Amino acid sequence: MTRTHAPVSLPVTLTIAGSDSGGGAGIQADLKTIEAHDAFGTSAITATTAQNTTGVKDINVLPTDHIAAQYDAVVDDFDVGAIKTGMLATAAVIETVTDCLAEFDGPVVVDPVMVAATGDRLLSEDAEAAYEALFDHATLVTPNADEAELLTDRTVDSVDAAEAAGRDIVDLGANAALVKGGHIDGDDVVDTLVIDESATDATHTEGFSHPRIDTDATHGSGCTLSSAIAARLAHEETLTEAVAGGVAFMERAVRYGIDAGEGPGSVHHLVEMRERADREATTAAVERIVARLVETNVEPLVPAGGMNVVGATRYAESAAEVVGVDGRLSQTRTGIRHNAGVRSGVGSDLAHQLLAAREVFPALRFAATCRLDDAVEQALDTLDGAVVRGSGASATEVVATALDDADVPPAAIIDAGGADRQPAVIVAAPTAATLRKRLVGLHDALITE
Ligand SMILES: Cc1ncc(CO)c(N)n1
Repeated sequence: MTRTHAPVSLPVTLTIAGSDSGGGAGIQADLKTIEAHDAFGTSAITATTAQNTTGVKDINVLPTDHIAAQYDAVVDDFDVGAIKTGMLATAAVIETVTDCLAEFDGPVVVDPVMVAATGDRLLSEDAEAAYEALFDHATLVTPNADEAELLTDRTVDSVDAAEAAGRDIVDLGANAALVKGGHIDGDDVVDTLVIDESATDATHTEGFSHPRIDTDATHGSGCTLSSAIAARLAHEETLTEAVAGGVAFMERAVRYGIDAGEGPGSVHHLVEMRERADREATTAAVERIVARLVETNVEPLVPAGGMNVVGATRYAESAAEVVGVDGRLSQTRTGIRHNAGVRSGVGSDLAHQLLAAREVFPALRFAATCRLDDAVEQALDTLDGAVVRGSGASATEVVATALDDADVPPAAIIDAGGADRQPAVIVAAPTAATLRKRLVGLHDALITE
């Protein structure tokens, strides 16, 4: 018997870039990012680098005719929806790529890669000038502040200077420039998009601001951003949509970077897909905790308004990414019950409190609310972790104040209560098994008192 073949059609995205043997940047980053955007990734490799998280050890630039042959092989066969360029290594490669792109009429994102995050040069000295001709074919150029300085001969140390540099790059021939703010000081990173409005002979500027993530593990972030934007353009998003979506994608990839190698590590290109994949396992883990609480009949721990249990996926950033009991566990004559299931996005106070705790201790993934009375407060002494106290008008403020000067993830957070909040204690843990043990342990301590 044969089965009907069921192929899908995905927008094709081409990366013209170098290979990073360390996997975090270059074509390795590009292909992962493109595939994470539901596009089909193809590549023309300009150079191979012997590279890891500590630095670039060797660079082998491929012959320009072979680079052009890779390009032709891809565009002759596929309907390429968008192209991005990354490490181009030498002026000769930039010129080859410029010739190739002269024939292409889809969107082109040029990431003018010059220096790796480790500080090693990826573009030969004096090749910067060759970029000018390439910019004529660019829908968008995505320099960081250092690259913008070299391209425009300006000092780029403020948002205003970034905007001026963006205008210069548009004057050089690009349709738009996104001057990234990561290398400009400030608690927030502001990426500045300057778009040529040829109809009015003016430029339009938009800022994309996001909180700075406190890390130097940004290896691959520029490659990831430009590939995300290219894949989104291949999906026919507008430039502004593609930039906003790409910036948000990159921000999450940086926050949940991968701790690999001796150096600062890599960004996590597939983080959104892994977040989705984690929901099922997280739901099952919360269901197992709930089943155990029902079986143990932890009634002395259940608050008057019912008990809530939540679990965050490893990469949870919003209430949609936290699973919890839909409704609460409440006390009945025959034990504790819940009459709805466990699902993601319940958006309870506890879900928001867990997210607030994860801002400080991202390893915390599971939490439950318990009744706060003298007996429970005494039983907290038996917990295997720190007990902290918070106060504030809102549920999340309580968590933020409680964790203000904590240096380890606490086992419990005491909330003295507020205007419309009962006093409660939040028991938290990095794993479902630890939360279950802590809750059952508290219950055992209460009934054996
Ligand atoms: C191959 C390659 N391309 C780009 C970068 C920039 O991060 C890098 N480190 N390596």
